[in-house]
Amino acid sequence: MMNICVIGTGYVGLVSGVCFSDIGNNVTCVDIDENKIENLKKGIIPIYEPGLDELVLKNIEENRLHFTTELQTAMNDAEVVIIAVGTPPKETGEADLRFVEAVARSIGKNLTDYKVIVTKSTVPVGTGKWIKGIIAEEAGHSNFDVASNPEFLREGSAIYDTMNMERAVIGVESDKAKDVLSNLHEPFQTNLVIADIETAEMIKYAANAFLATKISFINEIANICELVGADVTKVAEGMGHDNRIGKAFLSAGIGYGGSCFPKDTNALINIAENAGYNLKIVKDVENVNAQQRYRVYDKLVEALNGDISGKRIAILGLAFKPNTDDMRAAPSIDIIPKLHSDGAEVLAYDPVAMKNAKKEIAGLQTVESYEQAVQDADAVIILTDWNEFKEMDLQDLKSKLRHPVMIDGRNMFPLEQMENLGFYYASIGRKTVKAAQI
Ligand SMILES: NC(=O)c1ccc[n+]([C@@H]2O[C@H](COP(=O)([O-])OP(=O)(O)OC[C@H]3O[C@@H](n4cnc5c(N)ncnc54)[C@H](O)[C@@H]3O)[C@@H](O)[C@H]2O)c1
Ligand SMILES: O=c1ccn([C@@H]2O[C@H](COP(=O)(O)OP(=O)(O)O[C@H]3O[C@H](CO)[C@@H](O)[C@H](O)[C@H]3O)[C@@H](O)[C@H]2O)c(=O)[nH]1
Repeated sequence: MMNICVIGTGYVGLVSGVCFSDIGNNVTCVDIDENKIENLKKGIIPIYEPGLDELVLKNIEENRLHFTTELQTAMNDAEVVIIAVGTPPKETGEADLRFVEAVARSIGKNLTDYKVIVTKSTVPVGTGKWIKGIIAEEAGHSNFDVASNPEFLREGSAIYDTMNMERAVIGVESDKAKDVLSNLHEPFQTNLVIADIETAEMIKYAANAFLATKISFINEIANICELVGADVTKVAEGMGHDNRIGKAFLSAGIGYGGSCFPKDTNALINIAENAGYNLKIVKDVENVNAQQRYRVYDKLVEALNGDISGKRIAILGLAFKPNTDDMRAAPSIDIIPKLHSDGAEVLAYDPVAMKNAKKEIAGLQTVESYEQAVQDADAVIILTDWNEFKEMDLQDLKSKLRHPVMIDGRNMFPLEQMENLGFYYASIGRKTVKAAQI
């Protein structure tokens, strides 16, 4: 078992830190945010991620997981130092490497003996080599290896994804680093993909761009389905049984949000541009996604006969996906202001993201339950496919609404059920049920 230092305690650093400790390693997590570290020491978690608080507490109690703001202390006995700080987008779409650079400089200043320094943050191709230079310059020696080990966890199922990782990508330039990182991943009994550093860095962007492409692809198919009277959920099912295509990531809806797909597709376009290549497919993936979220708005306006001014609209779901309070690039951030600017009154409910959403959406009004949100509403829009919404009593919900209008951006309910219940029900890539006249 190893001593590991993880720098950055966001979704990635905290989750991988706690998972590495849970399999028996001694892990010290470092962050510059003192408040965050003080809370983490007490087991208080800054984000909503199922199972994370229990696992952090367990590993603190079992003395395998430690938190500090002191990089020097954390690095002391560590064989592996993992960089997991943010790489947010710049105005231009390029990844901003300022946090990675600052960390590389600090590592260099504190590097006294051999360590493997691993980039887990999603970074442009070439970053590994670049930070190697920075670390060597600060350290005044080259007794270290750099490596790339990109992260593939999804928010909302981050612990599960890490504990059951389908592969670990290890980008290295020495056998020593390869052995250290292969040993670290051995308990996960996963597929190891060993590559050079540039290739490992590229795998991360290619994987995210491909998944984003699947989503925009099925959303375009959904848009055609609406025009020709086909049902995209059946189309996806029929496609997905083909193993070459696969079932996953073919859910049509209002498109992708989150901290990764929008940022990473953009960064990949920039990487290509800087290398002199025009990345055509990924540009279209972004364009389709940017427009897709407004389809629920168009459908609402159509349902309410062209005028939503003065209408009360219930919004169910604010987070970019279920099981998270992360609001980064959530479709709700674009949709709700559009409803506001048309003069609609919006009442929103999300099981966990309302606090964060208020920081992102000016004038957002929230309520404490979906029942309160739909009470006397002229229409309800579903933006996030939380289980809580899947389990709603639709008969009861209908009785609370002023008009039985539901616009479903996540295709949560069967058309037949909505027809039988007497709803006007518009979803994505399926026929609109018009069992109620408005
Ligand atoms: N969120 C995800 O689901 C996910 C999944 C895979 C990969 N990634 C990638 O992983 C990286 C981290 O993403 P995240 O969502 O965890 O970020 P985050 O913004 O949630 O967390 C980053 C943390 O780094 C800390 N930090 C910044 N500078 C520091 C420094 N000099 N020293 C110590 N700590 C410092 C910040 O205080 C913050 O706590 C990004 O490159 C992202 O693209 C994210
Ligand atoms: O069929 C689908 C699947 C997803 N989505 C949307 O796509 C977005 C992203 O979802 P998901 O991939 O589940 O969540 P993330 O936490 O953003 O995870 C992605 O981004 C991470 C950061 O790079 C990677 O580590 C993960 O492998 C990758 O799945 C969300 O808005 C979903 O609603 C769809 O619209 N249709």
